[in-house]
Amino acid sequence: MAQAFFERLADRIQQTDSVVSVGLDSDLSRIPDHLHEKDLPRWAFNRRIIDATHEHAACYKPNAAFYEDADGWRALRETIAYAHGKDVPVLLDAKRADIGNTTRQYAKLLDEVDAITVNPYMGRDSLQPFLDRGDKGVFILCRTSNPGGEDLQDLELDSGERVYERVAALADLWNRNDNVGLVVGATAPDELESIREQVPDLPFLVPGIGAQGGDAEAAVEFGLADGVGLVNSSRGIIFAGEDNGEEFARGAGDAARRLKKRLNQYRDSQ
Ligand SMILES: O=C(O)c1cc(=O)[nH]c(=O)n1[C@@H]1O[C@H](COP(=O)(O)O)[C@@H](O)[C@H]1O
Repeated sequence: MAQAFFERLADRIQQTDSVVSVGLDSDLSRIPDHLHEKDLPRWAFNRRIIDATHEHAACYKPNAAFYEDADGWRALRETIAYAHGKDVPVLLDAKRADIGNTTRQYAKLLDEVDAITVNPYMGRDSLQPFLDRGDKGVFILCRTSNPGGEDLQDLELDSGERVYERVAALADLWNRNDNVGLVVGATAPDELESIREQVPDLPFLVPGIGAQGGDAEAAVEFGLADGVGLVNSSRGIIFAGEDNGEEFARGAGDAARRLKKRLNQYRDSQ
């Protein structure tokens, strides 16, 4: 079998000395004007972003929402191949899951990428086809970074557990192939800490720093399991360069490098 995802990720983190996930949320309306003349503007943009950031990227995380149209899928496919050509794993942020028969189709997305985000709301059978892909990473939404994350995820069950705690416990149980991680937002540092205590061995994907104002120190302190995990920034990296000309990529490269350095200060003090 191919090398397991979290082993590949550990290697990549070591090579780059970085836990930065660069989010490719390549919003067409924010891509510099001159790239709109290209056949696939999102691909042209991503190629330049990858060239500028790959040394600092533990992974790329394209969010499927920014690619779900005919040109978008083409741009995404080119982007994935290009990232792989630079030896960077790709985590597709798709937040999928459905009845088993449908998830079997969704799970084919994993033929193209190294890992995926999935939604646990429909329960185990809705995730099984993802979980069965032992060589691929499956990041289960646990405590999300958005303000409404508390609406359902913080509810207390009869057992006294919160819903997100039950999700973490189930994810641990479902981790038969050592391929499960959790998504826990940096905007909820207390929950980050308590979930880390609950499931010490699961790597987290921690979004919500940068544009959403989450806690980068807590993201590092609690996001990593044995040094492995990811801290994502999307807009804070890819749209960091104010310049609407070719300089935008340099701004993204600088932002990725700065974020890596900042996170590494917290890694070093662990
Ligand atoms: O699954 C995710 O990655 C995710 C989960 C979550 O709780 N919050 C969250 O922001 N995300 C994603 O992480 C990215 C955050 O983008 P920025 O706020 O621009 O850094 C977006 O692609 C979100 O969809």
